[in-house]
Amino acid sequence: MSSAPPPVQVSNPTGDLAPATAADLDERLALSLRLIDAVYDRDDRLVQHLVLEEHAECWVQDAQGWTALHAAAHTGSVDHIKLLLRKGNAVWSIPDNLGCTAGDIAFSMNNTDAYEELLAEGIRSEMLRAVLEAAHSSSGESDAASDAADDADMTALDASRPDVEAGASAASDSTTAAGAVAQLSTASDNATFLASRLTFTHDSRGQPIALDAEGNGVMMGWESGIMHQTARRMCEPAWGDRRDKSWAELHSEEEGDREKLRVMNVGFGLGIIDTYLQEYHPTQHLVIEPHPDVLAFARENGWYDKPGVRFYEGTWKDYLKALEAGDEEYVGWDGVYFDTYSEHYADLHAFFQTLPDLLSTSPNARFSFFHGLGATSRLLYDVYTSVSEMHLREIGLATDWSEVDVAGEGVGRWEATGASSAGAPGAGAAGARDKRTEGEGEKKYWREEMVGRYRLPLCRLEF
Ligand SMILES: C[S@@+](CC[C@H](N)C(=O)[O-])C[C@H]1O[C@@H](n2cnc3c(N)ncnc32)[C@H](O)[C@@H]1O
Repeated sequence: MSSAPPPVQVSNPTGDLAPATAADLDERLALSLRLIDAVYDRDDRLVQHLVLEEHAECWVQDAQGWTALHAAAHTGSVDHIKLLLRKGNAVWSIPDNLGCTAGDIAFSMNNTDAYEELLAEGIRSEMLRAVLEAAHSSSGESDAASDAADDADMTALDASRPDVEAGASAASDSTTAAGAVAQLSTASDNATFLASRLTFTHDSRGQPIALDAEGNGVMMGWESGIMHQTARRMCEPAWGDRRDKSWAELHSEEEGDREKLRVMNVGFGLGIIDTYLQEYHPTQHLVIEPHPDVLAFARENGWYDKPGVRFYEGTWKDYLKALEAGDEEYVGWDGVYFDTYSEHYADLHAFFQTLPDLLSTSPNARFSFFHGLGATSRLLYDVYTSVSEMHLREIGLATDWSEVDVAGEGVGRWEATGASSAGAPGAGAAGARDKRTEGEGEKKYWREEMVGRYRLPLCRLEF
């Protein structure tokens, strides 16, 4: 990288650069590019000078999207990483043109210490963000976790999602407080998604898929392996023997001493996890689902007629309000699963906080959620694995992780269906799914070369 790269990308994340003239701006950019080169060349003195005395902008990206932090991750210099983060204004989560954060570069170069430093920075800053968001929402609002989520700002995760980009054909406009017009996407704005139409179809391999109005995959058949494992981990061994019995048989046994099984699933999609949960013939099976097209799909496929199954037709936030108002009963669920779409990590975090009220006190009660958080980047996936585990621990839940080989089944890819394409990593929303079609050919959803295997969380209340 010693030859000076051509045009730079100016994407000041803080918005605080206000040069007086274009010449000033050119000079600042040249300084920043020199810094990237100096870091890459391991020129300690020049790096120190540019950061500490010239105050070079550490967030500026070169032609391949690299920042000085990417260069430091490549050389593996922990000292440079610390300097850029602590004394410069480096941002740990900026992706390059291939979607790689500095941490991903360090990981791919096997620079373990550099990776650990960037991971620690990511965890620290995302934990701090959550605290600030909570303080912000509690200063102006009275109420529950659900309200906290309503205000959530974009996280590093969201900022790195391809599907958060504006410009999709079906996106709608919204005017921000600053007067700028922001595009709302079905993949990143829950209200926009809920107001849009869905298509239920099959791809050319026969996999069932649900697509939103922008052509993003809301749910796809290849995720069956994850859903199967999740239902199994949630229900076994405590309820394993229920699989051999019918619902009616179990129901009559439950009038005696037999323990009941009550499960709640937030987000029906294609009903894949619900199908697996049904293998255990739950006594009660509540599905929380707001989208009218999904509800129609469930009705057409006989879900409303299954014994013990009930739909709450609204969002999980509506459901919590109904609980508080006394319109829904506190049941004590033995299994709770959360997998929504076009929400953000702050929403999932807000849902976590309701779990002590939702879960039963049975030692067998389990919670799980779809963990696609940051699944386009090794660093983001590691950061959000840790952050979600810490947030769960804060409210008294211990998490065990197991792995599911998504790519090994040969189903981690799906063909475009010809639906309109739009310009993600996904928790984008909390769902964190990068499931869009790309016109022609195939698009990998699970980038196993980046993040490895799917991590399946299984959480229980610690008493
Ligand atoms: C990824 S799909 C769930 C797939 C499901 N796990 C399965 O196995 O088929 C996401 C679902 O969450 C629903 N959803 C979106 N926003 C929601 C919200 N705020 N509350 C509850 N469900 C929501 C969507 O309509 C969609 O049906």
